[in-house]
Amino acid sequence: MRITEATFTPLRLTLARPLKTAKGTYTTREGFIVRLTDEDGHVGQGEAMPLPEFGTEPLATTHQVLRDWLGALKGQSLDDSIEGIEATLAPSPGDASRSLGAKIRPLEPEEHVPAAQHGLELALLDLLAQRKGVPLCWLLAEEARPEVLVNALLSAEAPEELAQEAKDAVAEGFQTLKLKVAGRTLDADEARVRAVRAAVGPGVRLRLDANGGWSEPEANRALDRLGWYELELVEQPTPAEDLQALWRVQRRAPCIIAADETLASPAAVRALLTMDLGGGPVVGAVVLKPMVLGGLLPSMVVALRAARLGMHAYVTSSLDGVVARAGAAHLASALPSGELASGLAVGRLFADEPRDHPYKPERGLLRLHDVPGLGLTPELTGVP
Ligand SMILES: O=C(O)CCC(=O)c1ccccc1C(=O)O
Ligand SMILES: [Mg+2]
Repeated sequence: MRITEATFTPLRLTLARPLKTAKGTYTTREGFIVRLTDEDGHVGQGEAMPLPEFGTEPLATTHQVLRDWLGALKGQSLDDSIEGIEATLAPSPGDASRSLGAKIRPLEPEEHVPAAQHGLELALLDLLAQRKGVPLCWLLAEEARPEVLVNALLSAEAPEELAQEAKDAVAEGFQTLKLKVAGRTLDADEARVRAVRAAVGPGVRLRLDANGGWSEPEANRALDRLGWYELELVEQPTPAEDLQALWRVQRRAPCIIAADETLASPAAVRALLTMDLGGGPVVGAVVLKPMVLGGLLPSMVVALRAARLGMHAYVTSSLDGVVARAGAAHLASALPSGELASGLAVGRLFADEPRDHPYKPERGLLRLHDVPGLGLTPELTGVP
């Protein structure tokens, strides 16, 4: 494919109400939409929405890197293949397959710019899938599922409000609910978890996300008390860097422990996928955030290695816009297992979510349509 136009446009998202996590409160998100045009007039779209507290580069770096890469890419050709895309994005020299790609980046393998990489990779994948006339997920797996289970992320603070939000989500058809915990007293968290479980009854899957906000003893105490409320899993109970603590917490936990913030560092991802502390994998599941892992292809690699080690994997956005969530949905549909719901139902939390687009969950499911690429026109993204 020959890239005739390569542009990027700012994208700013506002949450309808602040989302409190153990590590801070989100009110707005800022990033860029990437658009690539090929010689046949197809337009591929990607999104770069950095989250520096999750290990991505800061927004100013995303801006600078996209400007350089897209400036270099314009007018160049790359092979119509996944290998062509990988070679274009590869930081390391000396790879024979590099000739398949376009030359866009100075060869500095230590440079860690996952959000910019995600934005460009997604635009190239969208373009490639459109050129081949297939949904993007078909490029990632032969047996991509047409539907992806998604969880509702509850954002209220007070137990009574949370209970109502949980009931509404279940009435809408969600069968998995997620609740932020930690950064409050355990009594307060127990009241919130109890209110949700009481509101929805048994059977509905309930997952918690501590965002690394508990020490190991606090996590054990919390799981001893909260395990009673029938938990599906708990994301990142303890700090990101301490894999041994995660391993120990998983060993005595009443549910799956999922590593999330841990995957923000490439060194920790390697350790998680290679370390043998005995008795199976470090944790029961990994959370794949494509924006943090540098794209759908690196995320797929982590998922396949995790599956081989006996770990579940599921996908979440990092509170991204429609384009990144669309890419993440295609990744989720291509994972080895679709058992655990993906965190891709956050559109309802944004004040400025585009009104109509094909990635709105219905009855707790995202349906992927048989259309080329992501199937998102520039108008549908809400960005001119
Ligand atoms: O999983 C979801 O439903 C939404 C994703 C989410 O919670 C999140 C969003 C932004 C940053 C971090 C996280 C997280 O999972 O920890
Ligand atoms: Mg999390």
